[in-house]
Amino acid sequence: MTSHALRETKSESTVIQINNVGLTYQTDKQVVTALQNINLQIKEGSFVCVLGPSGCGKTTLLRILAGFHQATSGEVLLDNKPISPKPDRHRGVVFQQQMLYPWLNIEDNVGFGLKMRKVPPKERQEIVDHYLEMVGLSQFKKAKSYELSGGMKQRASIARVLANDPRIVLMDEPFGALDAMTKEQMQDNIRKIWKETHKTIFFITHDVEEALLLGTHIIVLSSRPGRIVKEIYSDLPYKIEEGKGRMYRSDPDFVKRREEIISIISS
Ligand SMILES: Nc1ncnc2c1ncn2[C@@H]1O[C@H](COP(=O)(O)OP(=O)(O)OP(=O)(O)O)[C@@H](O)[C@H]1O
Repeated sequence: MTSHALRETKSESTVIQINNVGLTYQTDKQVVTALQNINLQIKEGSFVCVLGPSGCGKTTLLRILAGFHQATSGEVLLDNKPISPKPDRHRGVVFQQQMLYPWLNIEDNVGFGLKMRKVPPKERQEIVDHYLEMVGLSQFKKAKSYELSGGMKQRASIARVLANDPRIVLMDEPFGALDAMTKEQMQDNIRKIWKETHKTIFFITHDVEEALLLGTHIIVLSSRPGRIVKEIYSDLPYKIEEGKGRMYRSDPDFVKRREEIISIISS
């Protein structure tokens, strides 16, 4: 197996720029500083994976990018402009538990955002069919979400987000609730989709191996308050052939990198 040299990702443009971002939650009972001094550049087409101990602020950071939370300090720029304080289609979110509408079939779920934006029916159908094919659900387009497995529901959620053509896809532990085999298939699937669409993905995970198999830019946060303690650039995801992710888990470089990250997270 070829060893994978880690290198700086050479990408031209920055999609998201995070400058000195902090967030403090204030409840009746306590004040919790979840994030402190986060500085980050997310390059166009990169696959960013965020790791860190439980409660370190990973979801909080994603929610700021999505427009669900406002940073209490600093600024976030999308394409060099301050991000909208409200969620919009330019930042598509895939959650751990999929949020499909149970009363709509899969193609109507995938086409929902397009319909809201009044995309004409013919164009809408073409876009929906394209993304259903990409996630391998063409045969299930008339099914309701309760007729699909967990992995299929996640694929439908991914297709729905992609149909809106976002600038960035935000994924909060999207495979965390899946069994090991399905999770591995989904990792192969999302890597393939990322390569085909060239989308920028911001992906939160607890799983160090998952981050190494998917991430071109891996970010490790410290325990609360979350600060960036390590950034790693990798070209491994470009090299992994479809369905071959598993082979890399025992590669000496991979194991070394995994142990380094685990020791940072647990220190
Ligand atoms: N709405 C809220 N109000 C008050 N505190 C909150 C709120 N949401 C999160 N927190 C606190 O902020 C900190 C960061 O939470 P966050 O969910 O972002 O962490 P995380 O890294 O995603 O955690 P996990 O890996 O366990 O999902 C935690 O201590 C959490 O208890």
